[in-house]
This record gives sequence, C-alpha cells and structure tokens, in this order.
Amino acid sequence: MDPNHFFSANFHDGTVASRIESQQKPFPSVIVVGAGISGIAAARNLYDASFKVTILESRDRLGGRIHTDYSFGCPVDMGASWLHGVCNENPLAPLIRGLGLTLYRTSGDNSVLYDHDLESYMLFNIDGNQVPQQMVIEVGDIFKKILEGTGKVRDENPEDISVSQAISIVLDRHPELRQQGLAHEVLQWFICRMEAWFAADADMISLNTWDQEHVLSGGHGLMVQGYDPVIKALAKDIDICLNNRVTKISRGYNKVMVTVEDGKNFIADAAIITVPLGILKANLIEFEPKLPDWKVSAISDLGVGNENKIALRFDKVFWPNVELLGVVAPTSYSCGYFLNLHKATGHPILVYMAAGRFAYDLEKLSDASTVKFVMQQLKKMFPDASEPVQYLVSRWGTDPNSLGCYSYDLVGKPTDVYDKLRAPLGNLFFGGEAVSLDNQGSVHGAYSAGVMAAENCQSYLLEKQGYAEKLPLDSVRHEIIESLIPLQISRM
Ligand SMILES: Cc1cc2nc3c(=O)[nH]c(=O)nc-3n(C[C@H](O)[C@H](O)[C@H](O)COP(=O)(O)OP(=O)(O)OC[C@H]3O[C@@H](n4cnc5c(N)ncnc54)[C@H](O)[C@@H]3O)c2cc1C
Repeated sequence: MDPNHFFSANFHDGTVASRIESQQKPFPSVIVVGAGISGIAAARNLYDASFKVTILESRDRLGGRIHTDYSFGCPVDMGASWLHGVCNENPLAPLIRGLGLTLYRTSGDNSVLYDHDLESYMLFNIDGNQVPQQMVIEVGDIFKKILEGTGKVRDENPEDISVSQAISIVLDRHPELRQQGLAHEVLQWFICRMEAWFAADADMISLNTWDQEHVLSGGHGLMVQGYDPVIKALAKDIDICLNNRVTKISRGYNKVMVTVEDGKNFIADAAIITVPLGILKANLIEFEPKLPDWKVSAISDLGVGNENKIALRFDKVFWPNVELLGVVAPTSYSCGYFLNLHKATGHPILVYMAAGRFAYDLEKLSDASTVKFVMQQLKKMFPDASEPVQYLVSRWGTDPNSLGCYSYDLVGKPTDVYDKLRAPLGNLFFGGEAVSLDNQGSVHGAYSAGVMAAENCQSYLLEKQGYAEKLPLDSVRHEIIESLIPLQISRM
C-alpha cells in the first residue's frame, strides 16, 4: 500500500471542504513557520483538509532536528534516531508501517535507562580494562535503589530540587549505597546515561518531574533506514519555502503577516509557529503585538538541553558485536558511550554521543579536534583502532536554527507551563516538541503537537467562516493503514 495515496487524497465529497467550495468562499490560508516534523505534520493536516498552506523554513533542508545524513553512503541520523514507543499507540506507527521502515529495538518495556536496556553492551575504564558484567548489573541495581530513595526525598520536600541534590541526600542517608573505585565510575556512567535522556546535567533536572513522562509501551527502536523517509512522505506536495528565516510575526484581527530575513512579507488567515524553544528563548523572532508576559514566562520556565553526535565510519569493524560501548570515569561528565550502528544496520559505523555541558564544551572544538578526542576514547578501549575514513560532527547547541537539542523540565517548573506554552494567541498557534501534551523532546511528541496545533487552527478558522465541523482526516487515515500493515521490528 502506498501511504502517499492517503496523503494526496483531498476530500471533496460532501464534507467541509466541498461545502466551502460550493459556497465559493476562499479556502482559509495558513503559514507554518518551521519545516521540522511538527511543522510538516501541521501543514500535512491542513493541506489534506484543503487549506492553503505554506511552510517557511530557515534552513536549506527539511526535517530540523531530524537530519538523516547520507554522505557515508548509508543513512545516519545526526539528530533523532529512535522511535520512543514501538507500539500501535505511537502516532507515527501508521506512517512507519506504511512506508515499510524497519525498527531495531534496543530496549524492551520499562527500560530504566530509557533508550537502551543494556542487554548488549560492554563497558571499559579509562585504562582500557573491561568492567566485569556482574559489577555493571550490581551497580545498576544500586542505581535503581538510589533513584527509589530520591522518590522518598521528593515525597518529603514540597520544594522541587535537582536530581543530583536528591542523589546526594540519599547517599548521605544510606552510605552503604556509596560506591568506591571502579564501582563508583560505573555509577557515574549510569548517571551519564540518565543525563543523556534529558540532554542536561543532573544538577539541572527536576526531581519532581524526571520520571513523570507518559512513556509509550513497546520500548525504543532505532530507525534503521533513518527518519528522513518519514519527513519526505509527510512533506509530499506541500508548498515549502526553504532558506526563508522568519524574523517577525505581526498579528491583526483577521490576518497574520510573517516577515522573512530579506524583508519579504507573507500574509495568511493564521500562522502556526513550530520553531525550537531555543529560538523563542533567544528572541530571534519579533512579535507584533509583543507576546504577553505569561507566554514569555512559559518560554523561559522550560529548559533546553544539548546533545551531540559524532559519527565515525571505518573501513572495517574492529569492535565487538554489541550495541553499546561505554567508557566509565570518576565523573558523569567524563563518561561516554558509542552506539554501534553495525549491529543495527550492518554498516561499519560508531556514533559517539555527548550530552549536557559536555556537549556544549565539545562544540567549542573544531571538527578535527572533536574527532581526535573521540578517537582517544575509542583507543582506550581498542588500542589498535584504525582511523575513521569519514566523520560527521553535530553542533545542535550553537546551530542558529535549533539552539539546543530538546526541551526538559527545569527545577521548580510551574505546573501550567505547557498549557501556557501551547495556548494560541488569536490566529497564532504554537506547535513544536516543547508544546507536546505528553512527550516533549521526542519526534512523536513533536508530530502530535503539530497535528494538534493544525486541528486547533482549522477549528478556529472554520468557526470564523461559519462552519462548526471539521474533517477527522488523521484518524480515518491511521485506522485504514493500521489495520493493514504490521510494524517491522528486528534485534539482530
Ligand atoms: C541529537 C538529538 C537526538 C535526538 N534523539 C531523539 C530520538 O532518538 N528520538 C526522538 O523521538 N527524538 C529525539 N530527538 C528530539 C527530536 O529530534 C525533536 O523533538 C523533534 O525532531 C523536534 O521537531 P520540531 O518540529 O518540534 O522542531 P525542529 O525539528 O527543530 O523544527 C523546527 C524548524 O524550524 C526551523 N526554524 C528555526 N528558526 C526559524 C526561523 N526563524 N524561521 C523559519 N524557520 C525556523 C528550523 O530550521 C527547523 O527546521 C533528538 C534531538 C536531537 C537534537
């Protein structure tokens, strides 16, 4: 089945679209700012409902924080690479199934360490000695106990504190949980993995909310062919203007005017803004009238983390056939790990991942120096490691189109921050991962946020034109695809 068939199908069959047509009213027009998955999902939804929709995108490519690079001769995701929640409830499942894309599952349900359950891994210390698996299992159990202890700390304290403060309190209360020597380094590695999930250091992560996310079932699956096919399928036939950096959004009662860098103006009945939270925080877009104080507070009350990937392609595989290779160290900042793409995709590629302050520090180095540093880590594990034949280095933290990798809850975050962030302002609607209802910081969360913004925008505009109903296109489409095609999952 060609899922594009569904996307290109317009519904001129007695529904709202045909009624607008029959009354010879113009179809409402919408400008979407940002061609990441959220903006494209919003535009898709509006396009399928016969709205006039244009996406303005600052980069010269689609996808935003989804960036599948093909320069190695195979797909390598330098932004998002996992589908979090390999299950039918995942809003992206119908599309992934329809496109026949394969998922390589790296964890089952209930993975404490999120995107990887450590079924297939090897850890080494900085002298290159492998950490005994038994020690990793034992320290993993201790880490779970420490996290359970932080739950008690949370129950006792009305004030939110950071996860690292809570860990210190637990270790003071239970000195038997403190680790020494190599075991301490392994504990730091577990903390490093937790920090990677939030893309922020433990002293920045909110104790109140770190485990409150509604994680979908089915574990986490790597997109073996990359995320790019999803973006391409969703973007089919949509009017997208690349290299158009929006600098100003002016709202009137009936129209929105969006100004881009070269001074050109685009006018529509409504706009949906899906730029990353980092861009809003940096005030890179001027709003006329100014955003209300409550919206500005919501923007500043959430955090934006950083994660970078350094992908290395080798001429041959010299490392063991495990999914994850980790380096333990005395602090979580100095720990590191490589994802072995060879296991999932068959290509001789390792991807080093760095998060939080460390990810920002790496961005200060040149690409060559970054790769030199990463190779030093690798050579600690494998002294005979060959030099990479190609490499890629991401810089999400300083990229002026992202200014960070994804949002997370700061310590003391107000409870209504997400409601305020996503609340529309008249004919201006807000999408993007940070406004997702349940799954901020994820691709499926960003997708749903885009669809939600589009649905709200549709309702608003149709109501203004005197139509109460709108088309339930997405659910219809998904039901049809869901019943026909299973998800393709592997763990080699
Ligand atoms: C390194 C990394 C790893 C990740 N790993 C995962 C993962 O494994 N699984 C997962 O689910 N999620 C992951 N994520 C998060 C996921 O990528 C994001 O949540 C999601 O892609 C965000 O989509 P979006 O559409 O909200 O934002 P974006 O994709 O950032 O789209 C916003 C668009 O707005 C554009 N823009 C910015 N400023 C302007 C402007 N002034 N004018 C016009 N356009 C502008 C940007 O160029 C961009 O294209 C990862 C992210 C990163 C960076």
